Amino acid sequence: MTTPKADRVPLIAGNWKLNQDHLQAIALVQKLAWTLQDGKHDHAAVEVAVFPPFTDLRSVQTLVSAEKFELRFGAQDVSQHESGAHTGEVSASMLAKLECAYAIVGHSERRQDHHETDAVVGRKAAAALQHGVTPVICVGETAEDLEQHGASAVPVQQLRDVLAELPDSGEIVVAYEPVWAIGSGQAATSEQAQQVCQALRQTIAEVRGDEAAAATRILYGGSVKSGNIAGFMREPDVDGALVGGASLDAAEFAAIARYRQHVGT
Ligand SMILES: O=C[C@H](O)COP(=O)(O)O
Repeated sequence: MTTPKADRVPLIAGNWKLNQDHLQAIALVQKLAWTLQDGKHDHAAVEVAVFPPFTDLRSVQTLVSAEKFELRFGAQDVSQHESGAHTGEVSASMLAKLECAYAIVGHSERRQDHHETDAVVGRKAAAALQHGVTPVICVGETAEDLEQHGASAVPVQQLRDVLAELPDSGEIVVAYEPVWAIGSGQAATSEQAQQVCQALRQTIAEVRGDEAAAATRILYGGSVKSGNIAGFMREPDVDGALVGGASLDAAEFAAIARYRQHVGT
């Protein structure tokens, strides 16, 4: 099923991963906001968000609010728990208090490093939703999965299992990130991304209904750069990008966000 993308505001999201202390974060956000401003970035047409480490969030919030930057931000993870004896965890209500619009859940690096299952990822997404923080639900296949099952099977099943933990309504964002494309310089082709994003949208339609599927933004992530973003954004089911390495360079990330200007899409 392919639904018109005109009503979905594209989202260009920068996941900084384990990079940038809070002082570096201030400098990077300032540079990004000024670069977007100089390039007359239309924030209503393309939303831009950054995902700094937890320790930077308060600084980023203060800066964005003081300077009235049209930049949104979120966390790279969120606890499935509300409060209590969970050392090292950060709750959704804490993120909501810091005006985080988003929380990434289920990034493949967390699935791998912290053995997060789809059920855990789903509970994290549910906790975020409960506090008005939009979860960015990451799914994606490894190179072995791709070889054994093709591109769509694993991400579709991951999404199905995560959605099973969620209430029927509430905004979500889905990010399709083939693990083999992350940080490898080997992005998926735009056709591959479209094929999987379309299957993910179909899954959302089956679980949450057609209206929700048509409204949900689905991002592609994995070696996105200013040179390849336009191809992805031309696809009918790709509504933006989750960018890792290239989001640490303000000029490059701004160029990704301004994909419309340099290619006229
Ligand atoms: O969350 C972002 C992705 O893991 C993509 O990272 P990358 O752009 O460095 O390949």
